[in-house]
Amino acid sequence: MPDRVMDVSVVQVDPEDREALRAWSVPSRTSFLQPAPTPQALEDRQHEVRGHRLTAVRDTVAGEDRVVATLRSFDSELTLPGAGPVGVDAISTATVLPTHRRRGLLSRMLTADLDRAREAGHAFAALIALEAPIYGRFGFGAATRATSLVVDNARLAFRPDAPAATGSLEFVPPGRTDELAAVHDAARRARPGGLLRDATWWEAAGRRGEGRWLGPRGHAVLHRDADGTPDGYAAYDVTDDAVGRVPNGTVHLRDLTATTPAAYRALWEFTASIDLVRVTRAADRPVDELLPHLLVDPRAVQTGPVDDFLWLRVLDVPGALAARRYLGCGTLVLRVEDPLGLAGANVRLHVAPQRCGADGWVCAEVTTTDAEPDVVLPVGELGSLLLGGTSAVALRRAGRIAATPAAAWTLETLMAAPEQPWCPTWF
Ligand SMILES: CC(=O)SCCNC(=O)CCNC(=O)[C@H](O)C(C)(C)COP(=O)(O)OP(=O)(O)OC[C@H]1O[C@@H](n2cnc3c(N)ncnc32)[C@H](O)[C@@H]1OP(=O)(O)O
Repeated sequence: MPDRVMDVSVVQVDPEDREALRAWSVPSRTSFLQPAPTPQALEDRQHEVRGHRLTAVRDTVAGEDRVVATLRSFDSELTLPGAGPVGVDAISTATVLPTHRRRGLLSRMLTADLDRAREAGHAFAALIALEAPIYGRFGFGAATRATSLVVDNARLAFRPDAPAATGSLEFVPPGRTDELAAVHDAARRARPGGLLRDATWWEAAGRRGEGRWLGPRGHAVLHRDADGTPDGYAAYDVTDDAVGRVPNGTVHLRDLTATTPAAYRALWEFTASIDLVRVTRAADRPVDELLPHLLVDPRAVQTGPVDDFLWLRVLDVPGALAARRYLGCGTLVLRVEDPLGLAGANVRLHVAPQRCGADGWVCAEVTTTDAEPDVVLPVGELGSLLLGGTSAVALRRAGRIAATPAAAWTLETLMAAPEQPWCPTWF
């Protein structure tokens, strides 16, 4: 590490201080290949990061004191299998100016934030990785995956045994997001990987604009059940690449969330039946999407690519294992190794059938132990396994965890959950 980097100062920026926020935003936008912020973009950003922790690294460049690296984090909530949401340290906007890269600035900011989160009692930190090779070395593992769908609207016909579309649909004016937020909140609590969207998130979502949740021509549509209770919504933008006078519109589905199969069907049916539109494109969808199973012609939906989305970092191994619930039963000693020395532990994970709750989910007994491990795994691999979206058998075969085939299979069955973890929330 060059000496000059040792001279930098690491400071916290007050998001309410507009000038300090501008100085913080310039290098982060440069690193993300975006232009300098306009006054409007800065004002929007100030709303989005209200209450967040903003770290800045300052260096003297050409005689001036400048921000050269940034990191943002905030307290959020993550849903675990079979259990309610738990606190999570959400990390974002990790950027270092190209002139200052590969000198350890990210490592310095990130490890300080993880230390702070662990001291604050968080069992997890989470982030969305812009590039996959960066965060494994810091103990993060890919925990949720997401995919894209392309729907040929003309071929979207529902099977006769698909849930009937009852209820009603209505456009929601931009900015009126309270009922959408309530639907999302119910849905994210019910599925592993779900992340809290707070009032700040929804306030930003209520504004139209390029790259926003509601694109420039975007709309949000709310579904109500037969009693008038909101149970689903879709947010989408549209483009039209008409060929001569032949309409050739595309719906870009930004978000579709439903708490009932009927609402889910109605919303897909709606977006696929908008006049002048030929194709529906949806991003950040779950890898076990229900839609193809409901169709007469499942090939009306093309899926892929599949990429990692949410990365998890376990900061307290016994706490993290005890926070979720299990559907299988079994006993394993796990040795979790942590390259950063934050959370390494030798624990006995014991899930007994008699501890079954009424809904089938079981609490685990987690104790530290000196016993020989059945499975040795890096903390990042534990992060990948904990939401049930990664196969322990595959990790063993890839040489990433050390276990007998039987122990890997026991771990896989313990970690499995009925639905694939899914997080459609950017932060
Ligand atoms: C959560 C998020 O915010 S995701 C967004 C991440 N930001 C971006 O992608 C913006 C563009 N990139 C950047 O700003 C910077 O290159 C960063 C933030 C990715 C890395 O910052 P740096 O200060 O250069 O990282 P740092 O010097 O601490 O590197 C730590 C280690 O990660 C490795 N590393 C850093 N970036 C990358 C990368 N893009 N790909 C692979 N390895 C990487 C380094 O080689 C180093 O490895 P080592 O410990 O074996 O020597």
